[in-house]
Amino acid sequence: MTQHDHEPLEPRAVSRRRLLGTVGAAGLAVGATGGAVASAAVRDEPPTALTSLGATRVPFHGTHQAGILTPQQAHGHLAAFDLAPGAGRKQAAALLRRWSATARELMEGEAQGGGRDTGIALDAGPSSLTVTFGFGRAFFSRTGLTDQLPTELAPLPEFSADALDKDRSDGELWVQIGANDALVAFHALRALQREAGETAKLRWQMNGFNRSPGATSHPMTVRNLMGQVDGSNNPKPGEKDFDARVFVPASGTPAWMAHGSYAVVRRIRMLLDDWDKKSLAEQERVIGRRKSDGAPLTGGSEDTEPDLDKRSADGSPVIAADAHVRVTSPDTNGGAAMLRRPFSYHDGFRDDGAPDAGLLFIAWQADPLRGFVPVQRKLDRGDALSRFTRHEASALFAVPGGPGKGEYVGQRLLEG
Ligand SMILES: C=CC1=C(C)c2cc3[nH]c(cc4nc(cc5[nH]c(cc1n2)c(C)c5CCC(=O)O)C(CCC(=O)O)=C4C)c(C)c3C=C
Ligand SMILES: [Fe+2]
Repeated sequence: MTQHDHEPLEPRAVSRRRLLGTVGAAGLAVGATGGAVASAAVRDEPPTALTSLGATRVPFHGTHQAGILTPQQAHGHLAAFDLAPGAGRKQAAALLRRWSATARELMEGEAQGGGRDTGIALDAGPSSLTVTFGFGRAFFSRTGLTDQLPTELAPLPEFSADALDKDRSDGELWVQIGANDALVAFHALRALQREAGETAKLRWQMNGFNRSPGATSHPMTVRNLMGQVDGSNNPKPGEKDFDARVFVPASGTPAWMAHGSYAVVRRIRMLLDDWDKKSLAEQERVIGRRKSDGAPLTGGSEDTEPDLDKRSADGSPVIAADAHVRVTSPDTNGGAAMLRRPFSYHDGFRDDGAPDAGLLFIAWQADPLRGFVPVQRKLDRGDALSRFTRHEASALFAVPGGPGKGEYVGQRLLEG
């Protein structure tokens, strides 16, 4: 099963307000979805975009926040904010209330309320928009809530290979936006940034992308900028330990984190000029999987478990001792596992001509000390892939469970 199967989404007709901008006068005589189809026929365009990609809606309310189990979207924005001088718990609560109301509206495919909509996404459906909110460690001292600070939010250890830019790391409040339309994604980012107003100031912001749905003949695990199929052996919903690995249990502490998760965010630049010089065989040896289809070098298909014990005729392991899948496997890390849900990024070219590109690595887990940290400790000692990557920014956020109807994200923390 690929990550595309994780969570059923809700394709549905877009609102009449959205439709007005899309179909013009020709489409107004028919219903919403039919109008899109009719208009597309008039313009001789394939009638697929608005009915499937554009119309797909992800619920804002739920047990978990959207954007964790949601299939990876084509466009992403990550933004971290710090509370402005003088802003405290009350102002933070008001901001989270505003942000949640806006996130719900935009995820529904509605305009931002209060006449504040910028019109950037006027013609589009919700396009699988998700907005996910989290809290960084410094938020708790800023708001006098240190008694609610989760132990899981302890600072990540320093890793020897880290070359972190402090200005693009950490942050008190975190927003993850994903959508299958670039304008819908930017619309949400701009709306939330404007609503931060005088309460919170942007600390850092990063833009990412993945493959667009429909670009391949069938749903596939996404590829990263090294060309690898990335995400194959993610824990999958329905597996025995999935919830325990990814989400804080209902009875977990602190109580406001019930059904929540911890997100480790790392900006990892890829040394693509070095990588692209390697032969296919060398590249596959680095990971331990085939580049073409993601199957382990020990055989089978993408879904086959790598056989870490298998040896070649000369006695050497088929999956090398320093291959990325061996070093990161839960089997070699005391069961440590995380749900990886990254975006690729490309921020132009550096002075030496190399792409400033890589992975906005986002790992979701119930406890980073049983997920990211032990695995990164091992990678830091040097797996084959680390020679081609540089960790340039890092952050850890507590992401509370999903809001109930009428609730805003973080209400149980801020008003508990
Ligand atoms: C600390 C955790 C990890 C970091 C950092 C990381 C960086 C990183 N990974 C890839 C590409 C691939 N990773 C793959 C598997 C994989 N990676 C991690 C953890 C980290 N990766 C885990 C836990 C696993 C799964 C291991 C397993 O159970 O077999 C793969 C193989 C396919 C897959 O399962 O996803 C690829 C490809 C890059 C490019 C990268 C940094 C830029
Ligand atoms: Fe990896």
